[in-house]
Amino acid sequence: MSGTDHPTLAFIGCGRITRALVRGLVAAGHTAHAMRGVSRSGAGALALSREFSLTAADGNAAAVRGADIVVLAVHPHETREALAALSGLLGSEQTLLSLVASWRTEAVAAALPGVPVVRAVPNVGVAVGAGATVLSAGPHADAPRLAAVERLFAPLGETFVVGEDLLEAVSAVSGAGPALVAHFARSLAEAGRSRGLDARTAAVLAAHAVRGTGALLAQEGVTVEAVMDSVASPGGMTEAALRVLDEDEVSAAVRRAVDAAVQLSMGRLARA
Ligand SMILES: NC(=O)C1=CN([C@@H]2O[C@H](COP(=O)(O)OP(=O)(O)OC[C@H]3O[C@@H](n4cnc5c(N)ncnc54)[C@H](O)[C@@H]3O)[C@@H](O)[C@H]2O)C=CC1
Ligand SMILES: O=C(O)[C@@H]1CCC=N1
Repeated sequence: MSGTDHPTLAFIGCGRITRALVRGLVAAGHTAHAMRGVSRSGAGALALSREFSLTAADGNAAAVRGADIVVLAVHPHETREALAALSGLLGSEQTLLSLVASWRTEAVAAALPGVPVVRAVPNVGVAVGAGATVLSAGPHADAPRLAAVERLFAPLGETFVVGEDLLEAVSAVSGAGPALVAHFARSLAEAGRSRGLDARTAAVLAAHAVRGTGALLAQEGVTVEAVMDSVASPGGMTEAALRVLDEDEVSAAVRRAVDAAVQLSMGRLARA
């Protein structure tokens, strides 16, 4: 543990989700010097060391030595090679925290005998303390290990624990969710532009619509229906707009989008 009782962290893979995590963790008071990172070419780790003072480690051994939690954040197709390179470097006192989509914990654990494995699906909201992180305990990960990982993510938003079978759906709805919502925000802004708003005003108004809706929905007991009802004056503009979304089956399109993501993940699911 580092001086502040925060775990010492090693990131294997320094791309998008690692950057979001490191940003959130630094804002939550983690000291950058208790975080090390390695990336394939070194460029990702170097970029994070410049932005957040994370230590760009000279290889896996230097990164994981003394780390409490080793975060695996590489692509599914890069995972076999990354795990092979970690072989023999980790001990049972450490936790391997896998963020890798489509890799079951047993498959990860099979490559690292005796090392406790926890799988997490965070989303990029963790960068600003508004993430959702869904966890599942894998082989050798007892309740205290899982609790330690929950404590890591707790300041970065909400945490949930589910059975691993649900993590492909979680990855599509929550992991990919911010991109789906951003897609809608872009459509809203483009529609505003087509009605005469300048690009910046349209983008800012769409962003605030998303932000305000998120803040309202985050309040206890507030439902999606209640938010929609609070906006839609009877016989008014909102009802006219929502009718078009229903006629154009936007909900069905979103369901197909989530199905496509889940199917892709199931198709490449790595099991032990
Ligand atoms: N981006 C997101 O919002 C989320 C991503 N994930 C998962 O996290 C993983 C990483 O995703 P991203 O950060 O988006 O990808 P990315 O492409 O941005 O980053 C991947 C990083 O891994 C590095 N890398 C590849 N092989 C390596 C190796 N053998 N040793 C060390 N570093 C290596 C690359 O250099 C790169 O820095 C994926 O499995 C993804 O499914 C999960 C939830 C959300
Ligand atoms: O796009 C992806 O495959 C990853 C998993 C969920 C979010 N990003």
